[in-house]
Amino acid sequence: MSSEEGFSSAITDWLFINSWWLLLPFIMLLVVAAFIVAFVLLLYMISPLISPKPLKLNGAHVVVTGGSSGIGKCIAIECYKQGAFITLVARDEEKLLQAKKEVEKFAINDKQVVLCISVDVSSDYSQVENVIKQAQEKLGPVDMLVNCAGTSISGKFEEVEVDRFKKLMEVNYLGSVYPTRAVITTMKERRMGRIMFVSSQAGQIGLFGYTAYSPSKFALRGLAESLQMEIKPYNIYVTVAYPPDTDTPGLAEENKTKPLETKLISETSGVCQPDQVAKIIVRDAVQGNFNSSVGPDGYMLSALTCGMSPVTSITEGLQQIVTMGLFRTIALFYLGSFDSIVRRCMIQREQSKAANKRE
Ligand SMILES: NC(=O)C1=CN([C@@H]2O[C@H](COP(=O)(O)OP(=O)(O)OC[C@H]3O[C@@H](n4cnc5c(N)ncnc54)[C@H](OP(=O)(O)O)[C@@H]3O)[C@@H](O)[C@H]2O)C=CC1
Ligand SMILES: CCCCCCCCCCCCCCCC(=O)[C@@H](N)CO
Repeated sequence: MSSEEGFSSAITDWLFINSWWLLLPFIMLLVVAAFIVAFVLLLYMISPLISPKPLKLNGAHVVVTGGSSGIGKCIAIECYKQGAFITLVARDEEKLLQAKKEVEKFAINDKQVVLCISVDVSSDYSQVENVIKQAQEKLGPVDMLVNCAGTSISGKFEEVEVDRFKKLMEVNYLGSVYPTRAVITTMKERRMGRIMFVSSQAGQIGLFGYTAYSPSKFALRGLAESLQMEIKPYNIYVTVAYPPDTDTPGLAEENKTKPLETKLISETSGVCQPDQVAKIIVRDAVQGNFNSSVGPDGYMLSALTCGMSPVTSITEGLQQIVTMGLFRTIALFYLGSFDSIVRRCMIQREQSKAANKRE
């Protein structure tokens, strides 16, 4: 045996006998990584079990409250384009007929029907129950209910008339409870269906000027979560949509009296077109996604505010886990900038008030 051979075998002996444990952290890291990969793969294998089967809109009966204007009308058009039968629900009959004509332009076959029903969804449950019954007699059981009727008021807390707080709760919250209550029994019997609630980004964060509006939109989330847990075994899926400012007659009306602060803060998320918003919402409802958001800010807000809401895909859950900390960090900067907008507006107002007094 040469002396060189003796030397190298001495090294290997030393490594194996004395220092193999130096590799231990790496081995453990490898095992942990392998476990994580195996776990994620397993999750993906079972994902078809937790993701609902998409709803076929062709031939389905879709009821859209608030379907005579803005986002609701665009949702109706989007469903009609995919072959659905539509019931439009709103109060003003003229607007309803006008919307019906617009929707009918997008027919894809000659069997499709658009039905109009005039009712106030927020005032009397038995009336709402009645009109839903009528609609079901004409177009068959409801496959998808879109709760989009709603309205908004913005203003400083002490400047909003006290009865407006009640009004918004009635229209935006109870106006979604009643139609849902009227369709749920049949959906459970048929073991299928979709229920959609149109909330708002202002239903995920409370903002200056929305003390009356935001709570009515937050309420929908509580309703949706509770209801989803009850009806999932019946194969009924709930979607909550959180659109940003969207270019509709409703927004134009709201803008007439919107405080400067609210305008500046909302600009963060920009203004969307109602047909884009409708496309996204309908896609999510068809897939049975619990959450439906629009744009990058909407995506971040939804991941950030997911709380204990149900997940409908593995990817969604993993994304929430991974991004939560990062998005909270970004959110703190946004909150800081909102606070400074509010402070700047206050100072400016006080200065101009003082200047006015001097004159
Ligand atoms: N536009 C936006 O920036 C955003 C809107 N949203 C929400 O989306 C929904 C639609 O908004 P948008 O399209 O802007 O609104 P619009 O004002 O353009 O349309 C509202 C619709 O709801 C109907 N409606 C209102 N009150 C009642 C009621 N009591 N009973 C029955 N129908 C009613 C209206 O018809 P009629 O008056 O004839 O009854 C109309 O068809 C609302 O819930 C809103 O809060 C969410 C985020 C952003
Ligand atoms: C990671 C964190 C990201 C945070 C982004 C925050 C963006 C806030 C913008 C809020 C816009 C509110 C729009 C309300 C629209 C509405 O419902 C009314 N127009 C109805 O008429």
